Amino acid sequence: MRFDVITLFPDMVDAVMGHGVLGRAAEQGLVELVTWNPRDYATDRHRTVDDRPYGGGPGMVMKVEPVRAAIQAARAAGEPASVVYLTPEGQKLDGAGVAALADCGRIILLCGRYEGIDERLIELEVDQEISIGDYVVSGGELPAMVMMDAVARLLPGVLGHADSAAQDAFAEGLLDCPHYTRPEVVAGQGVPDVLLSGDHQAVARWRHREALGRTWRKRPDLLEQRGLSHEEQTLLEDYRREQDY
Ligand SMILES: NC(=O)c1ccc(NCc2ccccc2N2CCOCC2)nc1
Repeated sequence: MRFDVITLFPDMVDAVMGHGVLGRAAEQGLVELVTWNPRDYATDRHRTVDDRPYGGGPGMVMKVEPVRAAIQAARAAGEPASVVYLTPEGQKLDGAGVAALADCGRIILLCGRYEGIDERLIELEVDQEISIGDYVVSGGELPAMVMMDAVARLLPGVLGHADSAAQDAFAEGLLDCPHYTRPEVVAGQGVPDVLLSGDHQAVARWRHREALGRTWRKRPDLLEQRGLSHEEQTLLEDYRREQDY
């Protein structure tokens, strides 16, 4: 999958592909990142990409032409792609949205700075607006990096077997189960016996029960949406009994 990011801070965005899971995925050619800086497409001597807002008011607005030229250069450099604008006004990104994006062969991500981008650019070039949550950050780069990380993790081969197993609970619309590692006792606290039992079926059952119980406790709204199988109802009742709920 290829990500093209339109940004005034390419070095910032490059960092997401330099480490860990995504770093390896980029090395393996599973994910590719190309950045395009509107400042390289500004035609005036000062390479201006922003200007004062019509109607007055504080701050600056990103100009249409340099951004549009960068987008068009990106479009011309590969397969047809959807242009996604990261903005607080966008459609809220969730697991389903990430999965849909993972099916695109290529995405062009547009990162706003200053007070935002001239509305005419959005009308001319943007296919979909996406938000990573109901809060404002100083530019679209961090939301773009969050989205690229979430999407890349769903691509075949990016997560080894171990990690993809970790995806199970979340992919099933549940929170994760608790995790433990050595030493067996730390600060006087031990590890649930089932995890030391070597009984893989019992471990899987316990983990599923814990994922259900924690989802019920921390995010009951997710359970509402998801519904429970009969077996899961039983597991959740076990959990509540065991936790004295
Ligand atoms: N929730 C999100 O996905 C999200 C995305 C971007 C973003 N900021 C970039 C931005 C993009 C569009 C419009 C305004 C702005 N901002 C520019 C800086 O000033 C504040 C407004 N913030 C949060």
